[in-house]
Amino acid sequence: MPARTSSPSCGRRAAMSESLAQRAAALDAADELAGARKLFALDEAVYLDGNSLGALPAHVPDRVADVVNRQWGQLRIRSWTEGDWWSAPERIGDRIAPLVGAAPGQIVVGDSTSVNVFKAVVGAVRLNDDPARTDILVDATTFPTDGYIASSAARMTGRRIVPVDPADLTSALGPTTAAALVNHVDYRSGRLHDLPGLTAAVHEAGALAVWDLCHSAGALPVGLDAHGVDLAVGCTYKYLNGGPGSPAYLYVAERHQASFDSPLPGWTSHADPFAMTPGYEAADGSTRGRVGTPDILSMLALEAALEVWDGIAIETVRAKSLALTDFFLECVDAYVPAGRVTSLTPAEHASRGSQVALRCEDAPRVMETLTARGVVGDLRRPDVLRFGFTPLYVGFADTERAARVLAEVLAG
Ligand SMILES: Cc1ncc(COP(=O)(O)O)c(C=O)c1O
Ligand SMILES: Nc1c(O)cccc1C(=O)C[C@H](N)C(=O)O
Repeated sequence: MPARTSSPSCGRRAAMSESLAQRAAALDAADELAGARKLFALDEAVYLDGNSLGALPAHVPDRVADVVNRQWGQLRIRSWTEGDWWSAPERIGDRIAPLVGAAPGQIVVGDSTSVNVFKAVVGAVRLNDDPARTDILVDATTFPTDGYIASSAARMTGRRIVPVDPADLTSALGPTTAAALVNHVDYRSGRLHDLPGLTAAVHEAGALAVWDLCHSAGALPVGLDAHGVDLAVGCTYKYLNGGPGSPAYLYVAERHQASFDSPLPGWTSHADPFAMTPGYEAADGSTRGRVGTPDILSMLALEAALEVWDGIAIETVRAKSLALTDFFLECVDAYVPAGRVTSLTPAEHASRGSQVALRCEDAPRVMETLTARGVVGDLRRPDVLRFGFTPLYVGFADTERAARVLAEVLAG
């Protein structure tokens, strides 16, 4: 965001506001995703926190009620087979697959992202089982859980963690690298990392690439298969709107599935779980990534939520996401008193996810006041205001209003 040296006068601000509001109206009128908003249960607030918890798709409560009342209440145990509960992890994985550029049969849904990071990192080290490959490179700016889990995985596999800024990853790779774990979009700054380029560099070094897609899935094209990603994980409660604590997913590329050796080989990943034999024999395909009994209520809420994606191309979502974040940055620049905020989010599209992070003095008070005034973002301590743009339900008028209210709060 270019730095302005002076604040606009009252009259100029009113004129700017009118013209940006007019632009917003025109952009909303031309928005081919505008109709998706009515699929969600939203109120008057501008909800810019879908990068933490996605909004509720309006049809989900009735679907969950059916799962509870009919499938559980009436069919009871029969639902595992007749209601296809048992195959939900793979079935829902296949529904997520096109959103992240994966062919069917490679994604399984279940557990938290943290647990899937563990499976993926240990799995990657075991797939690359060369004692000379002692290092697991971890995105130094990662969401903390990935770092904590990778450290434990390293201790358990006799490897060491090397924290690396994603910008320096290529030069840190070498013959001692076993695997690299990188966040596709940085949770704090909103920086999008170069998945195709970094994956290729990791492979060039003879290592495996593990990606955390929490902040990219459902917001932008990922291209897991096209870019040869080895393993990936992600949550479903942000841009996929699966609900609080909805299950995460694990992607193991088809070429690795036969050798993938899960560190959590629970009975539901067994080739014949109901044989209940003492010896473990891993199932084929994505099923190998399962652990225990699937959390059916959350899982089927997620499955219902994913219906909002029917007929929606992720490329269209990405185009709107960039237009929204561009417009927000423009409105912030026009309205906010000079010097009050600094954008941490890259200006160039190739490096931007679907959020804008603004560094701001007094950020806790500002976010509290913004939320009270109906603009909901979130705070990452100590001084970052985060605004997530979910193209399925955020519009341009919302975006203009958010920037205008932010400016009022900062001026007040
Ligand atoms: C990049 C990233 N990874 C992992 C997580 C946490 O995953 P979970 O709490 O589902 O284990 C989050 C957010 O909570 C995240 O932003
Ligand atoms: N998973 C969360 C939760 O259970 C409570 C509050 C927030 C979260 C989040 O998802 C945080 C989020 N990953 C972040 O980017 O900061």
